[in-house]
Amino acid sequence: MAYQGQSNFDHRQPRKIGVLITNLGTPDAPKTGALRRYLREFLSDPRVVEVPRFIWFFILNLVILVIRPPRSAHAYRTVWTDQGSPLLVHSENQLKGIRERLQQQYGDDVVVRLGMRYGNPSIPSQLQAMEEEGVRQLLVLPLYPQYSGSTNGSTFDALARDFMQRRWLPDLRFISHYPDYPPYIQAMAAHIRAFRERQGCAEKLIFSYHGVPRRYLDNGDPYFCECHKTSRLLAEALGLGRDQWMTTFQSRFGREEWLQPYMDATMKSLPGEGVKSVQVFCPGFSADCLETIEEIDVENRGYFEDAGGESFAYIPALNAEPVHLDALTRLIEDNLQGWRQEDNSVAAREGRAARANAIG
Ligand SMILES: C=CC1=C(C)c2cc3[nH]c(cc4nc(cc5[nH]c(cc1n2)c(C)c5CCC(=O)O)C(CCC(=O)O)=C4C)c(C)c3C=C
Ligand SMILES: [Fe+2]
Ligand SMILES: [Fe+2]
Repeated sequence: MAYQGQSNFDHRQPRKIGVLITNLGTPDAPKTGALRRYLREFLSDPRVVEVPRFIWFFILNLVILVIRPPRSAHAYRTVWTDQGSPLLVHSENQLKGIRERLQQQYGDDVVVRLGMRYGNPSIPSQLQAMEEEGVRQLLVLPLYPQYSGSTNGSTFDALARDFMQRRWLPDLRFISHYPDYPPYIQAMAAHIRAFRERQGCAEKLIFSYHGVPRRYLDNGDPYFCECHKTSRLLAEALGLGRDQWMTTFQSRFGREEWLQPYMDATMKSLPGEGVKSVQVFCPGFSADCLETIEEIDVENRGYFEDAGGESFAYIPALNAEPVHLDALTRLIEDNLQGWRQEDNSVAAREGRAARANAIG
């Protein structure tokens, strides 16, 4: 059959609102084989690597997927926890907290699930489960505050690809970004203030974001500007002067130019410019992951200290902090406006079933 559907659809089934939160995804295990599977899916995405397919096919299969999986597996082993990959563990805690908050508001009429763009739990598996649970109105929130085609755009591709095979599509809303959403900015400000009350301030607060190739910006990707907007609003909320903070970009991959200034180069040069203490926060990472725990707090700390820096502190991501979950829940509620809760009373459901029986 060309399009998937439920041939035994029960009209008495309660109709629900679905909320799908998504993030990037992570390997299933910190092992070479699992890394190869994960990186193959991730790096085959044309939104992520914008290089002609036939050229990339050879580079990916003959070079990247040979060299990188064992190295990345090693890096992942240093951050792996008893419960699994930090990104997945934090995401599951976020899911739990958001679900609790929304169910206080909407009761069982709302279904909240977590889907990962690459790896598991996959977005198609969660869409399938939601259809079976009776979701007819679906809100999708990718947990990437700043829009990039390589992340948020790619998440929409995964939804669209699934919907292309589905017979009965739900109402759909997609939160494409939230770089300046006041509750998000305020949540970060409160989180950083609390950290500084405990540990004091550094000479500079560094806002580090995952980079993308500079070419994507030149071709119209708004990510760079949205990162700067988030930083500016956050610095304002914290009452920082212009010389007390800066924005950098991390996680460069490959040889071409990426967004600048680079985090690693900045950590190597700041001590020489007289900045001996820094605190680093990553506003674009909703959850701590390899890129923050290892790349920032280990690798970049090393560059800073080796260059003569005296004090380096990493401020954890918002993760499942209550301020974060409150902000995300508000964002979701704002975007559910006007989606009435279905009348799921027994009478209404029996009525729908009776009308369906009259047809068939
Ligand atoms: C090759 C190009 C890449 C682009 C473009 C890119 C954009 C991008 N990524 C994130 C968020 C995350 N990336 C993470 C890991 C990661 N990213 C890349 C490559 C690109 N990312 C790779 C190869 C990896 C895997 C790790 C490695 O082998 O080094 C993660 C962490 C995942 C985890 O499991 O912990 C996140 C989160 C954003 C926001 C972004 C564009 C804006
Ligand atoms: Fe990445
Ligand atoms: Fe990295």
